[in-house]
Amino acid sequence: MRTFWPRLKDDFQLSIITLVGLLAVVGVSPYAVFRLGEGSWLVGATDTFLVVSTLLAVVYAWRTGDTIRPGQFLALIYSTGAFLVSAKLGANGLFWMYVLILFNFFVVPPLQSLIATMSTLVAICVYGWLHPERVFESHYQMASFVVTCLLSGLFAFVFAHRARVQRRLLARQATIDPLTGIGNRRTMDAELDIAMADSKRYGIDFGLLVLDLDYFKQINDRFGHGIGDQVLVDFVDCVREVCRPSDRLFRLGGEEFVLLVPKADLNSLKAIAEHIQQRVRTQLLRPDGAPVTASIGGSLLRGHADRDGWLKHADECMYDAKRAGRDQTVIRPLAPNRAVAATEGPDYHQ
Ligand SMILES: Nc1nc2c(ncn2[C@@H]2O[C@H](COP(=O)(O)OP(=O)(O)OP(=O)(O)O)[C@@H](O)[C@H]2O)c(=O)[nH]1
Repeated sequence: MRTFWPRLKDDFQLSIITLVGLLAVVGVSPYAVFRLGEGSWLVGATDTFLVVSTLLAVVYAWRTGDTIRPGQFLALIYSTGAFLVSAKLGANGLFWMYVLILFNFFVVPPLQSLIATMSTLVAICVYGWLHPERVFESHYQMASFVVTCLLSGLFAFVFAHRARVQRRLLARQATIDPLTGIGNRRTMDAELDIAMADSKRYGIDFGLLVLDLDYFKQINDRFGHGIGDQVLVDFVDCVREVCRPSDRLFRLGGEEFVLLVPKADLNSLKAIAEHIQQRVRTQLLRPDGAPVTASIGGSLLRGHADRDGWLKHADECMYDAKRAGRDQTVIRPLAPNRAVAATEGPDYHQ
């Protein structure tokens, strides 16, 4: 229950599927009971099937976190339901088509929705054409139905497409650093939590490097903010060239970065840090030709109870590297002043 509201709030698709489940119970169940009561077995059974299937899709989405397949399933069964209801009830059932148009655009991507909606429209029209006066009372009514459905579908498509683009943009802005294109602090927090869970569950060792450019303020002050920005972008390129595809780089803020390294030990962390420093020192030059350097602090996940404690420890190591003269690496097991156990390895100062 503790995760119910946050999940509902954060996952748009899940909230829509849940709403559909609620509406199916509240809005379709009475119809099912009424139709079964008056002896309309096909429509009653269709409504009952819709309610039960919807509830199953809602449960599946909540249990697995997958909202794509339940969405497609719901679009399929509701489209079929709309066809059956129209075929059985005639003009009175056609109104459900407008609900279906909106519904489909909510639960599946715009193109899939367009296909599902248009297929249903074509199926109803073909059935209506082959069975005169069973669905449509006249050709004029059929033409009006087609035109109004097409217009509703078009508006829904444009709206759904725009909303989708905006949602993607918002999600990107919330997780990506706009200057360098790497994950921001929010993304890092989420990935560190996943790393901690993986470490517990699968026993994978994770290493963390905090990388901070040295005397970066001088670069800004002497050469301007634009050059400073370019140095940050080039620094990210340098680090990416050195690390493996499985390593994850984030911008913590300003000129401070974090590299998450799976399957790491003290030796491999030290090797990566030195490799990065060497690459930055030789490839990243200021406009006056002086090398740009970075101080690096590192820590292994071992023994850290929480994400912030792990990060703080690596950050403290980075400040020790600054104090040791900059362009240095300090990688240390958890307790700085504790006698280092043989399995943990020694402190490393480059
Ligand atoms: N160009 C640019 N500068 C930034 C950005 N974010 C933070 N800064 C600057 O980064 C500088 C950081 O300065 P300090 O914290 O004093 O660090 P430093 O000069 O690198 O000194 P040390 O870290 O002690 O070596 C400040 O001048 C900030 O204005 C950014 O996105 N672009």
